[in-house]
Amino acid sequence: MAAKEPPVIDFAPFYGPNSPAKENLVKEIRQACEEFGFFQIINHTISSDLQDAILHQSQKLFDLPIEIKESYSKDIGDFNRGYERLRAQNFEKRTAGDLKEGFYIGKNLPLDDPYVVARKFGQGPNKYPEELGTEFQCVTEEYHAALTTLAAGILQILARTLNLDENTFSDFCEHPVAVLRLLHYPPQAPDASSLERGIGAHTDFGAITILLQDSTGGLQVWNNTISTWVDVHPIPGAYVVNLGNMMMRWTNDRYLSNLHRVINKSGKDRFSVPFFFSGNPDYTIRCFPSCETEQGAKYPPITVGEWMMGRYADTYGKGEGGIGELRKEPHVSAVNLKSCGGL
Ligand SMILES: O=C(O)CCC(=O)C(=O)O
Ligand SMILES: [Fe+2]
Repeated sequence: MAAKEPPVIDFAPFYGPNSPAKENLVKEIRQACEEFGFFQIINHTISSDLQDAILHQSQKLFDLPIEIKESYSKDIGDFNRGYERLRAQNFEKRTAGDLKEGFYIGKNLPLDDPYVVARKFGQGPNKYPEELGTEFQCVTEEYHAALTTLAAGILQILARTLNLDENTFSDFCEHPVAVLRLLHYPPQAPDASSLERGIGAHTDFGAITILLQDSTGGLQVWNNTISTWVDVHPIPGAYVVNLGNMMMRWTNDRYLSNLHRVINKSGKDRFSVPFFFSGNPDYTIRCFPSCETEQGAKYPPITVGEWMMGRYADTYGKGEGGIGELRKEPHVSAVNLKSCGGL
């Protein structure tokens, strides 16, 4: 019998030597990947000070007047960096758009970086609102670096869940495309339509997403076993980890990249910070031989770059920018399902 909600998993054994506790961690994560594609981890090494600092910077950013935020719009310039206005996305296409605003931050690459010169996948310099002083840049850079390390660690464990060498993903983790998305969800109006969404149902299209959420609540994931939405309850300090579409390609759909959404009925502002880890643009994602069936692999090999560009093009109708993958799901079949990630 599957658990109703994604499990909360103690990540501490990852940092120690091989042990029964570490084997148990691998087992718990394997089960979560098969049942939900979602789990929460506690006892990782990201400090609560750094988590508080990123949420604090995010609040300060979204508190800025709209004209200032718009002056850092992600639509200005060649790179998918900066401010995305309220209701800019509309995953389910049933309302005026999702009730959230966001801000994209990647690794701050200078214009003469080889990847930037080759115009690969929208990577480039970040936008740092001068109204927030140097602290915004310092905190977001430190957080981005810390989460890049955590992502590599989670991928080591994921490799072990598939009985693969724990360094299986190390080439994938070199010079990765990895993007932070600061998100602010205003409270929905008490008389809002039942179709109002903070973010409509979608899947993420990278490898893994590592999400920090404040204590407000509102994130839900689809439980395939009992065909219903279940809450992903906020746990102080924890990270919600979810698998993106790339993981389904690697594992031939053995692992789920699951539907999720946010509905903010709390009456309060909600802040969250997803970190989308999509890996090295030149890396080729191909089904692991051990995951092939008699029919072979469902998905042909594809490079990270090609995959990402395709997904962004689906969403924004051009080769750079946002979001997009269709996947059928019975409960919301009328919904224009898409996927979400960072470039
Ligand atoms: O804010 C959240 O809890 C989820 C955000 C999300 O799913 C996304 O940005 O892809
Ligand atoms: Fe998402």
